[in-house]
Amino acid sequence: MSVLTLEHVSKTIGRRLIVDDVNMAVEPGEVYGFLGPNGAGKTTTIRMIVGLIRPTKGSIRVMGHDISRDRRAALSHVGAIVENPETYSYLTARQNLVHYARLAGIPHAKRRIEEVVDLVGLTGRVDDKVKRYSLGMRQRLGVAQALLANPKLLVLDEPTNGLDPAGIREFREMIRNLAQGGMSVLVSSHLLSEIQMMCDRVAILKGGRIIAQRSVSSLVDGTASAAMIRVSNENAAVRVLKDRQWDAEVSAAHVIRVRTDGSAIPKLIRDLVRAEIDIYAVEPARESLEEAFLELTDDKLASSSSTPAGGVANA
Ligand SMILES: Nc1ncnc2c1ncn2[C@@H]1O[C@H](COP(=O)(O)OP(=O)(O)OP(=O)(O)O)[C@@H](O)[C@H]1O
Repeated sequence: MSVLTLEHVSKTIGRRLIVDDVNMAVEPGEVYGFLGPNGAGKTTTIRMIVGLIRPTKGSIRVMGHDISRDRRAALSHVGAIVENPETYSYLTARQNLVHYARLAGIPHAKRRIEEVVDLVGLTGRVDDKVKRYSLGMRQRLGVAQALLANPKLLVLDEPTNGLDPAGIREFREMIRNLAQGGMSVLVSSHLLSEIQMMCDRVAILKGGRIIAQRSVSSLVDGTASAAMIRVSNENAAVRVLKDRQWDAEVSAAHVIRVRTDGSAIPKLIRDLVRAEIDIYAVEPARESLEEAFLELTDDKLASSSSTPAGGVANA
């Protein structure tokens, strides 16, 4: 059974359709990413999933419980940080967690607090006052709080916003560890490189619709590829190739990038050798998720990649 299922979910606010026929499922132990330009509808969809607002149409189920009909059972499986987590900075992390556990009526709170602190990697710092915490540690404390009730699904809206690279790396490792322990995680982010490294699958939203829903690896592999070629003279190489109708550009000193699929590489090399350009190395350039994302959200390509069935293109 999927941990989270959205079927034909739409949300109209006022007269505006903000989320348009979204279909998706998150499986056990999966880290699922939500990507999209500003205003795509990510936060609105997440707010429906965590029960802050109701869908206008369609159904959302968590562990099989419909969130509209069986709200309490559905939300008992969801832990979330949607708005900035409230913490009392003059208290220690442990005191904060004791407070939340009491509010949430968590049984065996003492033991559970030890467990969640360990899961988010704050053991050893749990008795420090939160005001001494870095932003990354505060975020992890927020996750610890969301984990207290032992949810099956953790929902995080833009969790790495504002974190420095070390904080982002630690956060990513924590999420991967949680998923390895069987937790499903739904995470939204603008940081495409982050989603690429953190998620197993990704849904790309645009204008309230999912325009692609794929494994991160297939999204990357499924796009046009390129070759990176190390040459003696990059400007001359690009000139020669452009004359022969190749899509080539200088990428760095002595490196050019040529858009091509692998089968044309022998011809590409022959063209360079004939023009007496020395070649030192040829490597495939795997496109980053960022490039794939930009291609998919480009208006022309976006309309051609959506399908009539809710615009969901499954891998
Ligand atoms: N309560 C509301 N009333 C009117 N419009 C709203 C409301 N909530 C969201 N919107 C609009 O719906 C669209 C989607 O907003 P949403 O916050 O879901 O997008 P997002 O993908 O999370 O964007 P961002 O990355 O900028 O947070 C936006 O154009 C926003 O202005």
